[in-house]
Amino acid sequence: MKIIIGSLNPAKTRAVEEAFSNYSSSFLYLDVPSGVSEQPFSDDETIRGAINRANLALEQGEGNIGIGLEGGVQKTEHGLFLCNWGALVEKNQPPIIGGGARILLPNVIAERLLAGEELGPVMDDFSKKENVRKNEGAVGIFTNGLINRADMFGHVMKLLVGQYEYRNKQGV
Ligand SMILES: O=P(O)(O)OP(=O)(O)OP(=O)(O)OC[C@H]1O[C@@H](n2cnc3c(O)ncnc32)[C@H](O)[C@@H]1O
Ligand SMILES: [Mg+2]
Repeated sequence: MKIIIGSLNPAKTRAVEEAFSNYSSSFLYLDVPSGVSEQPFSDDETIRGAINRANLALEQGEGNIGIGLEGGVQKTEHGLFLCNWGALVEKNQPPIIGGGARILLPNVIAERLLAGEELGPVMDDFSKKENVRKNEGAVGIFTNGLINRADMFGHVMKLLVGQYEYRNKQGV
């Protein structure tokens, strides 16, 4: 089975490989555009980004399954939440969608995003580290390392692969 992943980010690719570890699969990573803003600002936009990545990956990589994982934020009356979404696509089937755990971003971070900055560089600046988005992620920093970005995407991937198995078992 050929699985095409629409990202080169190791926090995402690790999660995908682990989720398919029981399958005999080959993996191809393609840096496809998400078709949404660099910093998606709602669940809807983030989901759209995940689906776009999965569709483009499947198309360009000519595989059996395309995977898109996308990070964003969602405004609520409680503040700005981190949100993450994943999509798994097979040809001629509706996309399978799953969402990741969410935490509230501290005000100092939320204010910078609302002013137009992107979470990736803001997190590097805030934590005095490099490439937080490719490593523990904002979720890792703000949960004291208990849940890192690959763990969080790993959970999203289980939601996707589980639904994929259910659909193909049921034939629906
Ligand atoms: O290479 P790609 O796959 O694009 O990986 P990315 O890290 O840029 O991830 P996304 O495009 O899915 O994330 C959208 C934006 O949110 C940022 N972001 C999302 N989650 C993050 C996290 O946990 N830590 C740091 N930045 C994050 C990211 O840097 C982007 O600006
Ligand atoms: Mg990105």
